[in-house]
Amino acid sequence: MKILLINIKELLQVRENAPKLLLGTQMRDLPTIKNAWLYIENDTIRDYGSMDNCIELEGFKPIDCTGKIVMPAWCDSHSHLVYAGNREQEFIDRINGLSYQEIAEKGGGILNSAKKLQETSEADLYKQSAERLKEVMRLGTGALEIKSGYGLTTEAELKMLRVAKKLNENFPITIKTTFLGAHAVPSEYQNDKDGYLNLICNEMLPKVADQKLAEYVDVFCEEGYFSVSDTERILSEAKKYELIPKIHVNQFNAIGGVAAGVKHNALSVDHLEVLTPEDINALKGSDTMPVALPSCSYFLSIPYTPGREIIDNGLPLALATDYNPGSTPSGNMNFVVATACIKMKLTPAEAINAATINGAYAMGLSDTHGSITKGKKANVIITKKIPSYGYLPYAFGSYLIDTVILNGEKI
Ligand SMILES: N=CN[C@@H](CCC(=O)O)C(=O)O
Ligand SMILES: [Zn+2]
Repeated sequence: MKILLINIKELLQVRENAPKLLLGTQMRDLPTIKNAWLYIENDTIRDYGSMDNCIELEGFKPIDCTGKIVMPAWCDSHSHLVYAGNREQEFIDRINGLSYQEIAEKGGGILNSAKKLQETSEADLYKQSAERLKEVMRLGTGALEIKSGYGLTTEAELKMLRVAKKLNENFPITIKTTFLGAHAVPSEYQNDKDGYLNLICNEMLPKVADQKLAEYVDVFCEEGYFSVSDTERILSEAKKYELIPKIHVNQFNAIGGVAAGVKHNALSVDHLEVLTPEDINALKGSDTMPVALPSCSYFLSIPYTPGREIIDNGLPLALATDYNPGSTPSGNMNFVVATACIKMKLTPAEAINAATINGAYAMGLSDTHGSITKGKKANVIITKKIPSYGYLPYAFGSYLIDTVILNGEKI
């Protein structure tokens, strides 16, 4: 299968030798070619250039992209896309005055989703999740991380990860899986958190590893969930199985989880709505990617991650959706990018870098995703006719995508 895109108004994120990640002022630079072409063969980007030197290929019709921008598909490094049912009632409860924490204390929140998921068959869970996956692909996402964490029993956690793996096999999108058994303490262990930690360490982790269901491990390190020492225990145990940490930290409170993540060589630390100077210092010089989830801040009306400050401190930043039924029932990376510009004061170039190259890094996909580079996966978004790439976050809420190509397939 060959695809040639011609007369592209602007080809974004073109990198001959793509860096693994971008930090600080590097994030301001978004290399582009105006009036460009792009050639795809099977699932791979083969070549690109300016229309002044367009390749000629016999026997098939190129796709004319006059007035349209072409860019790499989004890399969404943090999602909980596999879940059962929804939590619409909690949304209404919050409108009526209850906080996210109060709802959780009453047995709602993550435990509510866990109950629903335990009662849902694997086939039904797959069906519900596949619908959401098709939607995010149409919204331009080409690589996605999916966490467990709504099972909270060994069998239900494994079920979630099997569903995520099956989605990876059946759809032209790259999915990376993360084991998040430590998402909340299930009600059966309400007065015995150590008992649940033992279950995670002695039963869940070995099974996840043995069945090769996840590459990453996550912990919700937060007051009322898992402490820094709980987190360190799980990360140390997970290391024995070569699971790499990608953790939830600093969503509501800064309790030292960022430094713990860095100490355990976390690939990413995610949320960071509450960030201290000590957290910023802990990230400096590390290989850990800070990940902001602005749709979660929008939906819960909590502070936005100080992305401007993170970048101005010379650090990298990635953007992701956090797609889940409780805090972010949206998998729309276009909205994430727009909200990062509008609320976190990232420039469009910084936000696009954060949602492509840096998102790929936060999933261990730097070599294959996140930029227009020869040999990388043919994952691209063709926009509708728009005046410039800054128009994408500017016209937030508009559906500006004409075509999405993933693994060289038009979807
Ligand atoms: N904060 C922890 N986990 C999810 C939300 C969980 C839920 O409310 O279901 C998040 O990343 O926001
Ligand atoms: Zn999350």
